[in-house]
Amino acid sequence: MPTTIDLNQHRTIKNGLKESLLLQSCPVLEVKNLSISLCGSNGEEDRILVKRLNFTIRPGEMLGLAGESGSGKSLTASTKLGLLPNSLKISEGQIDFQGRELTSLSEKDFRRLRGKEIAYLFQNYQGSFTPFIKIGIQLIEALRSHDKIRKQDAKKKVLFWLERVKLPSERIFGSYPHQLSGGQLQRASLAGALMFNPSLIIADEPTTALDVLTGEKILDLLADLQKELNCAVLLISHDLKHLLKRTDCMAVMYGGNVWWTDC
Ligand SMILES: Nc1ncnc2c1ncn2[C@@H]1O[C@H](COP(=O)(O)OP(=O)(O)OP(=O)(O)O)[C@@H](O)[C@H]1O
Repeated sequence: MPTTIDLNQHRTIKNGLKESLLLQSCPVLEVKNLSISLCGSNGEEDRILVKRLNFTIRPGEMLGLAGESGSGKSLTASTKLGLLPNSLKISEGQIDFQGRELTSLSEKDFRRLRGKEIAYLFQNYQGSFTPFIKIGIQLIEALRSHDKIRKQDAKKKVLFWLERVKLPSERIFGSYPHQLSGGQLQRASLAGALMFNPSLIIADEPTTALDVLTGEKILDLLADLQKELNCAVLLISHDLKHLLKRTDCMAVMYGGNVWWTDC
């Protein structure tokens, strides 16, 4: 089976006061009985890839989703962003995001949510930026595509957030993506996610492409800023140690099912 770490023992040392405060607040995200299927072609039956998933994330809470490769973690994340490919469908269940049902949302409504209310950080941080446009310009454009904000104000906000993720803001603002290290790019992606003050951040293996130390620093930064902003985070990783160190609750997936959870 997927782990040798004593998950239950780890969870007994959680801060009880924080748990009780979390339980009092309304969920940001509620996933209820969610199943995702591969649509059968040529008369074949649909194949279920993720089965009856349930979890809830409240403001200020970080939920870890772990599991071996192919267990269904990324598919679970894609549904929150309306990014399931056409060959796949939600065959059962419901996803409530701040009281709104996501499974029936139109692509136009998803576009409004994505990046702004639901931010995301991906493993492939290079894909977060267009290669031949400076980072600052891209972040300003991202801000102005969601909010009516003057260019000077957008620039101030971008510089502020680059500083908050511990980057030399002016230099990074004027740099092209290829002029930055992997860690710097992932920090700039984090700035781009947090500058919208999102209610939920989905971080899908955000450190896999980084060296161990840089990855640790990025996750610590994410955890610190998340607490400060009181936003919810769904952190996907196959590294249980990363998750156990930072998350408030956790689900471990195996073959499309939740195999263990303390949520
Ligand atoms: N577009 C698709 N068409 C058909 N099957 C798919 C598609 N996307 C994912 N799958 C299948 O769904 C299952 C879950 O995939 P998913 O990408 O969610 O796994 P994962 O847990 O995120 O893995 P990894 O850690 O390697 O990213 C796998 O069996 C995968 O082959």
